[in-house]
Amino acid sequence: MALASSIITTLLTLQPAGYATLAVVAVCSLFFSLRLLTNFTAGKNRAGPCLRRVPQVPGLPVLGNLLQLKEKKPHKTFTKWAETYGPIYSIKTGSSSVVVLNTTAVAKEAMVAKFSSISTRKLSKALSMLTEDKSIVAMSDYDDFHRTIKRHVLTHLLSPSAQKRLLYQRELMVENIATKLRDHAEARPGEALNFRKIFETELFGLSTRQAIGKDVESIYVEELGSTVSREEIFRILVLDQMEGAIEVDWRDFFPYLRWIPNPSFEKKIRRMNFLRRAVMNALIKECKQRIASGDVIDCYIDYLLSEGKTLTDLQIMMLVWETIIETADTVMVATEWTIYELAKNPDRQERLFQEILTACGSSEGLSEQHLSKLPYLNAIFHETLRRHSPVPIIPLRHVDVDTELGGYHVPAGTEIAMNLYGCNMDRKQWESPEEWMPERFLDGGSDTTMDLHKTMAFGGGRRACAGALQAMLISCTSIGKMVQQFEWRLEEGEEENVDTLALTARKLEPLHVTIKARS
Ligand code: HEM
Repeated sequence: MALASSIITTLLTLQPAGYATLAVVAVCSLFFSLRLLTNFTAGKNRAGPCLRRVPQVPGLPVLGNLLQLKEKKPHKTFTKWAETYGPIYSIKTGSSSVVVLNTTAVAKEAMVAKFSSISTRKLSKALSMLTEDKSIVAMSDYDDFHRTIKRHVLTHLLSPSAQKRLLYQRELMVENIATKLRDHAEARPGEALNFRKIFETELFGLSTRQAIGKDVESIYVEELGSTVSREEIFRILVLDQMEGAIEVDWRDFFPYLRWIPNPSFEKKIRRMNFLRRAVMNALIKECKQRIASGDVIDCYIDYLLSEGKTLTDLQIMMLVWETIIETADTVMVATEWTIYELAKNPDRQERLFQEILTACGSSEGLSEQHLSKLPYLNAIFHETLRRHSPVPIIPLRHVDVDTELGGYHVPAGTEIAMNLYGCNMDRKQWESPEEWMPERFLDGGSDTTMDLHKTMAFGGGRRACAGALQAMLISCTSIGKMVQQFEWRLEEGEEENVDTLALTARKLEPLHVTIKARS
C-alpha cells in the first residue's frame, strides 16, 4: 500500500480550517469532561498490578496534545518527544489515547510478538469513506476477508512468481523512461528536467497496465457525461485520493460529538469517492466488454472477474484501484528521493556507476537479472527508504485486549501509532541518522540483495508491505539504468528543496535535475 498507505496515515493532522471549529468543539467538550474523567479513572484501574503506565506527554484538558501537533508533520514532533519521554509514550488526541512507538525494537514487538492483540485498524472518517469501509488489503482488519483478498493480490500480482511473469511490463516502463531521458538530453542539452513528470507518468502507465491491461489515454465517463483525459484520471485515482486521506474530521477526536454535522468535510470526500467510482466503473466496463468479446488478457481485473467469485462489484473495483494507487505513489516517492541524493552526491553516484560497469560491462543494458550483482545499488535503495521513510507513520491500529509493550501496560481501547520515521532516525540504532550514507548497509550490514526488511520502511510482521518486492524491482532497476546512461546533477537551488507534503515523504516541489549522456 503502500499507498496509499503512505499518506493514508493520518488521523493526527489538523487542517487549518479545523481550528475555528475546534474552538467550538472545545467548549462543547467541557460538558463531557466528567465522562473523560471517568474513562481516565477506569483506565487507571485496569493497569496491571506490576507494570508501569506508559509515560504521558503533558497536554491540555479536553484537547489533549492536539494543538501541539498542528504543524502537520506529526512524525517529526513524535521523534522529538521521544528524546524526552522515551521510545514509547502516550498522547491524547481529544478523547482518544494514542501510544506512540519510536524504536525498531518496540515497533517490532507490536507488529510481531503482540500482533494478535493489536491487529485491528483504526481508521479516520476520511479513510473509512475513501476505502469504502476497509475494502482494500492494506486497510482491512486481519480477518477472513483480508486473507482472501491478500491471497488474490499475491497470486496474481505481488508474489515472486507473479513478479517474474510480469517482468515484461516493468521492462517496458524502464525502457520508456530511458527513451524520454535520451530525447530530452538530445533536444535540450544542459536544460534541467522535471524528473517527477517523466517517472510518475510511466509508473502510472505500468500500474494501469498491470491493473486493467492498458495504459489509458482517455475514457468516456457516463456519470460525468464527458471524456476524461489520462492526466485527469491520474488526478482522480491517485492525487485527489492521497489528499483526501489526510483530511481530518474533528469528530474523529471527539466521537461523542458525532451528532454535530460537518457538511464541508463530507461533501469533499463524497465528491472524491463519486469521481473515483465513476472513472473506475468506466474503465472496468470497457474491460468487461473486451472479455465478452473473447479477449482475456493477463491483468488483475481479468483475474479477479474470473477468480474472485465471492467478491462484490464494489470490492473488485476497490481492489483494482488499490493496486493502481499503491504502485503509483510510494515507488515514485522512493525513486525521486534516491535520484535527489545521487545527484547531490557525485562521488557516490560515480561509485554506483563503477559498480554497474563491473556487473554489466560497457555495452550490456542493466536489467533485473543484474540486481544481485549490485550490492551498492541495493544499499542506496535501503538507505533512501531509511532516510526518507515514504510511509512515516503506519495507519493507526487498535489494542483489542490489555497488553504489555516495551515493559509497559497498554490498556484495551488504546490506539497505536508506529512512527517508522522515528524508528529510522533513532540515534541509538543509526549513526548520524540525518545523513544519507548508503555505506552503512554495506559494512557488515548487508545480507543479500533480496533482504527487503533492513529498515522499518515496509513495516513488519504479518501486515508488512505485500508490494515490497515489486517496489524494489521497479525502483532499483530504474535507478540503475538511469545512472548507467546519464550523469545526474541537481539544478541550482534544488538542494534546499527538501520539504515534504503534509504527512508523507513526497517532495513538496518536484525534483529538477540536469542530465548528461555518458559516452
Ligand atoms: C517504496 C515503496 C513502498 C513502501 C515504503 C511501502 C510501505 C508499506 C507499509 C509501511 C505498509 C503497512 C504495513 C503495516 O500496516 O504494518 C504497507 C502495506 C502494504 N503495501 Fe506497501 N509500500 C510500498 C510499495 C508497495 C507497492 C508497489 C505495492 C503494490 C501494490 C504495495 C502494496 C501493499 C499492500 C497490499 C499492503 C498491505 C499488506 C497487508 O496489510 O497485509 N506496497 N506498505
